[in-house]
Amino acid sequence: MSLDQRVKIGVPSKGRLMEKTFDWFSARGITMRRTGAEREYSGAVDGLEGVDLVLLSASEIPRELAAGRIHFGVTGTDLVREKLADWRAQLEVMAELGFGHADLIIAVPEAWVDVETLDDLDAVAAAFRQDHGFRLRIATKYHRLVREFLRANGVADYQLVDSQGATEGTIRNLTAEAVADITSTGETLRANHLKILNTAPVLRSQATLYRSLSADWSGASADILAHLRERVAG
Ligand SMILES: Nc1ncnc2c1ncn2[C@@H]1O[C@H](COP(=O)(O)OP(=O)(O)OP(=O)(O)O)[C@@H](O)[C@H]1O
Ligand SMILES: O=P(O)(O)OC[C@H]1O[C@H](OP(=O)(O)OP(=O)(O)O)[C@H](O)[C@@H]1O
Repeated sequence: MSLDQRVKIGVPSKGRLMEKTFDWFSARGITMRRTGAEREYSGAVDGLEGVDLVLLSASEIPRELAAGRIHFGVTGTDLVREKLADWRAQLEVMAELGFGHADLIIAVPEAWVDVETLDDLDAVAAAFRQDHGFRLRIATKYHRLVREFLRANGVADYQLVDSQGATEGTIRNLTAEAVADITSTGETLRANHLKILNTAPVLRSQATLYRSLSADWSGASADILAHLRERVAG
């Protein structure tokens, strides 16, 4: 590691994940704060010498970790598993942070009274194709996770349509028949007259502190890692 190279920690740049991440580190004697103007994405770390705070979109943190451009990163389990095919070879879990809990689920319209399980979904999907000449559409941004889950559960007669936000609205907008999305309180599903299939979730997610296995860990950064491990354990 060159003398001027510093260890970088990536944290979500806004919202509940950022606030709670700051609180989590603060409880361990490490103070993170945004610096500059309100909308400026710059930050600082006190209490851990040689570390820079990088504020990033939560969904970009997995890629930055995998590329080794940041040494540590906080983001949701869901985003890491969706974005990185072989995440275990690229990242180490340093700590599960105990907030940002959300389940990735599959939901269908409440009005589909006969559809409660994945088997029911499979049956409806086959019938849908017969009736409509195209496959039942499931809107999601979690393509990899949903595809793997449905394959493992024997559901085949569907297509994924991409939705990067407001996914629960796609059914009302007639661009999908079902959705696969994150839920925590269930309010968004209820408000859109959707019900969760009666099966285990595709994934249970929470905010997690990861370490990049490909970042530069030579020189001073090895000491910083040891120091952070102590704080995390404490
Ligand atoms: N309602 C929720 N309750 C708890 N956690 C949630 C909820 N919605 C999303 N999350 C979690 O928050 C994390 C970030 O999601 P979000 O969609 O805000 O990120 P993002 O798409 O990177 O945001 P942006 O690109 O707008 O900066 C994910 O890990 C997700 O599981
Ligand atoms: O179960 P609930 O507590 O209602 O939360 C679920 C909602 O939260 C997330 O959306 P977010 O607010 O991040 O916006 P998005 O639709 O743009 O992803 C998620 O995509 C759901 O829409």
